[in-house]
Amino acid sequence: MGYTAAVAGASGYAGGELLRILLAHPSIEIGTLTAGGNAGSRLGEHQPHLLPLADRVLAETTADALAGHDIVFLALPHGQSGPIAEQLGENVLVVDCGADFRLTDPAAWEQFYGSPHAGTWPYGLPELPGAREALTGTRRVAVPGCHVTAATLAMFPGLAAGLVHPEAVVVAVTGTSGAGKAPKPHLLGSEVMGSAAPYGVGGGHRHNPEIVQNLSGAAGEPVTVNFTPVLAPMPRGILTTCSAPIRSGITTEQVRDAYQRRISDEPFVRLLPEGTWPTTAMTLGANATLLQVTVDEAAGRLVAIAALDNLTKGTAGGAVQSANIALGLSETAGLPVAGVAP
Ligand SMILES: NC(=O)C1=CN([C@@H]2O[C@H](COP(=O)(O)OP(=O)(O)OC[C@H]3O[C@@H](n4cnc5c(N)ncnc54)[C@H](OP(=O)(O)O)[C@@H]3O)[C@@H](O)[C@H]2O)C=CC1
Ligand SMILES: CC(=O)N[C@@H](CCC(=O)OP(=O)(O)O)C(=O)O
Repeated sequence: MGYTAAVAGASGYAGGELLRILLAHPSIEIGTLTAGGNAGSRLGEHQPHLLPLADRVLAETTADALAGHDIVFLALPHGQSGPIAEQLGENVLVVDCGADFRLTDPAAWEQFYGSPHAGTWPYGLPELPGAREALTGTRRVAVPGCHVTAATLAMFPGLAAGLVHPEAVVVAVTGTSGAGKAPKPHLLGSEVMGSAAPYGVGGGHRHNPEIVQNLSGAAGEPVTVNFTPVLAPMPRGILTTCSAPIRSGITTEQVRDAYQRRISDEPFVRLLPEGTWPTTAMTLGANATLLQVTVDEAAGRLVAIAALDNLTKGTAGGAVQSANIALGLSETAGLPVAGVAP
């Protein structure tokens, strides 16, 4: 059966990646495309790489423009999704790439986003325990933050298996597209080129409570997370290094076995052969997360590293993966698993 999808925020980075994926989707046809200030212009002015859609004119982002589709993908700034979603029918599958409906704790939302909490939707990280059941048949999906997907997939198998104490340290190198297309002074070429810059240090990043939420859920007990993102001079990609104190006597072999057991049926997560470490380049354009794990015996810590493309598995690919599950389609439909190399 064929479905139609509207994309709100089609002129942005996440919207562009959604369209790149949907162009190859066997069961989804691309309908209305919307934008903010760029409404009225042609998509080709903003996404020249999306050749088949270049002449599409962007509509204003209103509930009326988005109505009449089976699926609406929202790739809008934080805070914009709630008011639009409220006006979309209950039978429409709404997949929100923004943060509005990710957190379960209203106090955490208010602390990190500074506005009233809009609510909580089924969470679009199918690899988490229980997530596929919650996504099947749902008409609302909250897609995780890109850092959150990487940190969660790197650490939750170790926590769920009880291999580590519930205290994670997470350091993530990220490309600039994670910050969106809207101009910002810290994203000027002269600031980014030739430099790596930490931000949100000391528990201040808004992905912190989302990582805590996921890892605590998997561990079955509260997990503390010290998270430091680092902006790097590359357009795409996230490389996340996580560590936590290992429980006494656990070996690298036991850790590898536990991770392999947890992800062996996952179509989009791979534990690389021992000795091969993930790089962002391996994942470009792929709906894939590549992992490697080891035990640092001298330091007494499990070390887990994840690489993904923030726009693919980190946003648009994850959104389509969850939409596939919600609609009862093959989970892998339309999703690239092979990266672009070199
Ligand atoms: N980039 C990433 O790696 C990730 C992004 N996300 C989330 O996806 C969403 C989109 O991010 P991203 O694509 O990076 O951002 P961009 O800034 O690149 O794009 C934002 C889009 O929203 C439109 N827009 C802006 N303001 C309004 C408004 N007031 N009303 C209607 N439309 C508006 C813009 O249109 P116009 O061109 O007209 O301004 C543009 O199409 C965000 O919530 C982001 O947090 C989630 C995970 C990762
Ligand atoms: C480089 C950069 O700034 N990256 C963004 C990641 C944004 C993201 O994943 O998405 P949400 O905004 O939807 O949570 C950041 O760290 O805030």
